[in-house]
Amino acid sequence: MSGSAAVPDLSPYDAVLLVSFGGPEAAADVVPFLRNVTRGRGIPDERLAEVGEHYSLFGGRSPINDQCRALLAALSAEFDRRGISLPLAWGNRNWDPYLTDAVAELEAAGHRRVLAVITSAYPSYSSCRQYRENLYDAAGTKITIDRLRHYANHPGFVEASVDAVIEALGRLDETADPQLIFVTHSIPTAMAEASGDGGYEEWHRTVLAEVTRRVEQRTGRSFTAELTYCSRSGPPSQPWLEPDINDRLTELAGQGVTSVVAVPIGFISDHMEVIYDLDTEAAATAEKLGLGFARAATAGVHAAFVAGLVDLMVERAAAARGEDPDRPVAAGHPGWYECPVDCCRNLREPGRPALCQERA
Ligand SMILES: CC1=C(CCC(=O)O)c2cc3nc(cc4[nH]c(cc5[nH]c(cc1n2)c(C)c5CCC(=O)O)c(CCC(=O)O)c4C)C(CCC(=O)O)=C3C
Ligand SMILES: [Fe+2]
Repeated sequence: MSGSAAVPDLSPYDAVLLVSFGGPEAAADVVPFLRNVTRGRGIPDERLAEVGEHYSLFGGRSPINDQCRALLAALSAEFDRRGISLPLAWGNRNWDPYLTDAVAELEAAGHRRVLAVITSAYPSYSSCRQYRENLYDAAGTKITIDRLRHYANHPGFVEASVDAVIEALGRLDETADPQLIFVTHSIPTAMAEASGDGGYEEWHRTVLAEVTRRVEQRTGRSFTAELTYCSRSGPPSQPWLEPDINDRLTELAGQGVTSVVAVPIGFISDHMEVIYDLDTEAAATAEKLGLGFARAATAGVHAAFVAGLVDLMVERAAAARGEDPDRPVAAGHPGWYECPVDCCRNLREPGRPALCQERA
């Protein structure tokens, strides 16, 4: 085809690996999945029983694996569109298909330089290093694995979030004056303080501010926006990031706020935290309070997000070849391809090895 753009160069990589959390797909998977997730993490039994109930409400099937399948299909279509022919593989940390199996298959097929796309967009132990530790465990000695930089502030993710907020606003009463309640996963405050690359909270606040600014620009309206948290776990004695979205909705209703848009910028797809903690629990809180409530979509397979991930792959490959590619951000700074050794520290097992970091 004359005039078509050159095929983007993803060398030195010979495969792309989608790396995700994993989730149960049947009632019988729920307990073994929860055991995988919480092994050695000191989660109280009552909390585990409660989370098991969340899965039961949905027949024991988390949507997360299907969302990974949909993202893989969308990435594959975007590869076809750009003429990229690298294989796309998929492995999870906590459920089948497991990362260890996915990497073993790539190795058996002769792949040696793999680019990981982690389904988590921010720094922190849980959202960055823990994935990199599991990549280390899976990789063995033959395969080298790199990953994309943290991408929550990439234009693709931000644009998808802006569209989602605008769509959600359209579902609320036109006369309402909604507040934007951004939501992410709570983590222990000690984990938040140890998170690198500018920090877990700071990254969320940067994305929140930019999404709000763009929504205001596109709608010509102005909005009050704030950050809240969901999915707290761990023992009550351990401080986690607050406020919880439900507590905050209660306070806001008391102050006369009449409607909110909940914007789950902490997650890239509508997995259990979103469909239970927000669509079920927070929606029920809002209903009880008489608050109008619309939950904005996650990035999912939004075209700008999918194209943005492929742009990030092309950028990462250029950097791996020693070039100095543009590193676009919608706001904030571009983040790291390789984390410093002590970034997003593992506070339980400080010496545990991880990939995608600078050499000590
Ligand atoms: C920051 C963060 C993300 C976002 C980044 C990312 O996406 O990775 C995330 C995602 C997810 N978390 C998930 C599930 C769970 N997380 C748990 C427990 C925990 N999460 C934590 C943090 C995070 N988690 C933390 C600090 C704990 C405490 C225990 C520990 O220190 O490890 C537990 C145990 C029970 C409970 O305590 O809730 C479950 C079942 C699923 C799958 C959902 C599905 O099945 O659809 C997903 C995508
Ligand atoms: Fe979690």
